[in-house]
Formats: sequence, C-alpha cells, structure tokens
Amino acid sequence: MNGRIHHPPRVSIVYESMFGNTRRIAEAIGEGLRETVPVEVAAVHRLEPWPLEPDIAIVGAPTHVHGLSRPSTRSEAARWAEDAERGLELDTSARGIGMREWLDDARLEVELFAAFDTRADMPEIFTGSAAASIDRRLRSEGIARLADPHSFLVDRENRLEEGEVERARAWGRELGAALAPYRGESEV
Ligand SMILES: Cc1cc2nc3c(=O)[nH]c(=O)nc-3n(C[C@H](O)[C@H](O)[C@H](O)COP(=O)(O)O)c2cc1C
Repeated sequence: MNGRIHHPPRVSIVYESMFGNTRRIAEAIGEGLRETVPVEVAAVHRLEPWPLEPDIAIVGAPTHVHGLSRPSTRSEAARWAEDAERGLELDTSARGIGMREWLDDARLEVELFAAFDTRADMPEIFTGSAAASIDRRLRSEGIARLADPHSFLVDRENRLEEGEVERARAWGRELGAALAPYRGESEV
C-alpha cells in the first residue's frame, strides 16, 4: 500500500459531457463510491486548478471519433444539439476545454486512477473508446490503475441504454470495495 493515500482516500471524479450522458454516469459512480469514501464530482471545464488534491482520480469522457473529443468534434456535437430532429440538448457542462486538453495541462498527482466513457452500443472494435485512450495515457504517465477501463452505452439516439445508470452506481460501489485496503479495513 502506498503511504501517500489519505485515510479515508480522497476521490475526485472528473468528466467531460456534451449531451449529459457522461455526467449522469459520473454522478451515479459518485453515488456508489460515496457509500464508502468521500467523493467530489466535477466537470472538466471547471478544473483549473484541481480543487480537492485527490489521491484517486476517476476520469470519464464521451467517445468521439474512436477516442477523446477534440474542438472539432465538440463543435459537431453542438451542431447535433441545434438539429431539432435529434432531440439533444447541450449539457450545462459542455463548454470550455475537453478532457484531452485538460489531460494535456493538468499535472495529475494522484496515486491511482480508473477511466470510463460513454460510447455506442456496439463492439468496441467498431466504436473505439475514450476510456481506453484515457487509460493508456495515464498509465504512460506512471499512474497505477485502480480498475480496468469501463464503458457505458448509449443507443442510436445518443441516450443511455436502460440500466446503465444502475450499472455505473454498481461500478462505483466496486471501486469503493477496491479501496478497502486504503480505508484501513481488511478486504473481504
Ligand atoms: C462528433 C461525435 C463523434 C462520435 N464518435 C463516436 C465514436 O467514434 N464511437 C462511439 O461509440 N460513439 C461516438 N459518438 C457518440 C458519443 O459517444 C455519444 O454521443 C456520447 O456517449 C454521449 O455522451 P455525452 O452525452 O456525455 O456527450 C460520437 C458523438 C459525436 C457527437
């Protein structure tokens, strides 16, 4: 165990979201985690600088063009939201920088991380995964993984599939259980 992790650990969930799906997943993960550890949930555009000095970062973003969004794909998402036929609305958090730019700038001084994304409900080989991009990037920076990357699925209309919010809450609980050694409790 690493002595630099506080007891209880400080966990920040940071997300990017254009239409609100990744935000809803982030909030549900937070609900699950909060059953065991203190958690802060924040949109990426607000994180300058990082507010909590967390030990553990749970990092999530929507999958755009097989990976993390760029300014051009966020503009495309904004155009989708202007198209009344799609019935999409831009989330209040959908402004400022995205996860890619934030990861470029943030010096993440955390001990552990886990990555998640939202993406289309198809095999990952066709969709790509923002979580996989985040995971590769943070591991290459030498940060240890708390859990494998996780995807939560949206339908063709870009709405979360049924049960995904509950699955996110359950994953939050699993992450909390994985933190048991850092809470000074023995693993079950
Ligand atoms: C410009 C754009 C490109 C996208 N590209 C992909 C993609 O390559 N693979 C995928 O699974 N989903 C793709 N999507 C769908 C998004 O993953 C989906 O809209 C997202 O999960 C919604 O999350 P949000 O509501 O938090 O923005 C794309 C969406 C947009 C707007």
